[in-house]
Amino acid sequence: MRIIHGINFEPELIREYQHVIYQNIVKGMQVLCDARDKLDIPWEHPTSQLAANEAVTYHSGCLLDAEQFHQYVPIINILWTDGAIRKAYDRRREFQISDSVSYFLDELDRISRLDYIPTHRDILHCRKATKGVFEFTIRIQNIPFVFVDVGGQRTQRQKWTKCFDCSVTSILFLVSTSEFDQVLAEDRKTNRLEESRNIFDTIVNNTTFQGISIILFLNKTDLLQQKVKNPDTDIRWYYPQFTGNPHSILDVQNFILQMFMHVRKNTKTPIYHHFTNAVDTQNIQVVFSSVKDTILHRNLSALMLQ
Ligand SMILES: Nc1nc2c(ncn2[C@@H]2O[C@H](COP(=O)(O)OP(=O)(O)OP(=O)(O)O)[C@@H](O)[C@H]2O)c(=O)[nH]1
Ligand SMILES: [Mg+2]
Repeated sequence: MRIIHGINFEPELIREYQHVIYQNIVKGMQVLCDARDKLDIPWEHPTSQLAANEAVTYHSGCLLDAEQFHQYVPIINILWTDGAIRKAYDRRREFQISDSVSYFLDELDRISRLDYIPTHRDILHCRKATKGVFEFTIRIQNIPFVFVDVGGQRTQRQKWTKCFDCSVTSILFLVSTSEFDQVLAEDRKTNRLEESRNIFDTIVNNTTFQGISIILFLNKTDLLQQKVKNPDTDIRWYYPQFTGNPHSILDVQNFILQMFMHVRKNTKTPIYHHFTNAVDTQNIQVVFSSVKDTILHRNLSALMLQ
């Protein structure tokens, strides 16, 4: 067992993440090669096409062991240094690619070492979609609270209903705030933030959840910050009703917060909110400590009755 930042990771779990990271990298590069092609971006170095031909041989969805991954490393190095792939990456809102691809590609030298073991930070950056329903227990002041993680993709949502029983005390709802200019992978046309707001609407206004504390995480603050600074995008192109400064993170965050708050039909339903960066452990430590207080506080009376 290896303890990273107080979290215990079994060696098998670390190995599993290692394979997911290898997959994230090779798949990410394959997506970038495909996007470069479709966006008609000319190679900076025409010989990079040979490397791209190799990259597309990867069968998307396959996990890779270290040996298989190492065969791809030289071509990924060639491709990530070609300006055409960088240009495609800069246009990533136009296609579907994981947010963490550049993090892993920038770390390629370290990750491709033979003695590589994923760090806590690497694991946080992994893209591994939740398929199914996962439960884990966290003790808050020695009271065990069961956390249930469900997948957010459309195909996963029918599984949510079986988690909603009378023992639910809180709903933690995560929004990717940086996705205001992106469309869903599922239909390639619905705005991602709109989809998220519609789901939030059905949850907040569902009578089953009356009295349950709803905690809204306005996540991916770091990526939102980058976007707000970028002159190639502007929240007003997607939300013309935005009246603030489109290059002010505070204005954009507040606008998104109000968008979600306004769906609530009963204004007495409390919604707690936090602006978060899930890959920043310091931020999450502060947020989680506050969330723990909320959960405890809101459930104290019910717990006293037991
Ligand atoms: N930079 C950055 N990346 C993030 C943040 N939160 C999540 N990610 C990355 O976004 C990707 C998706 O994260 P997941 O945890 O798989 O998202 P999810 O909502 O559980 O997705 P599903 O399981 O499909 O519902 C991963 O690569 C994460 O590392 C964030 O605040 N900042
Ligand atoms: Mg998940």
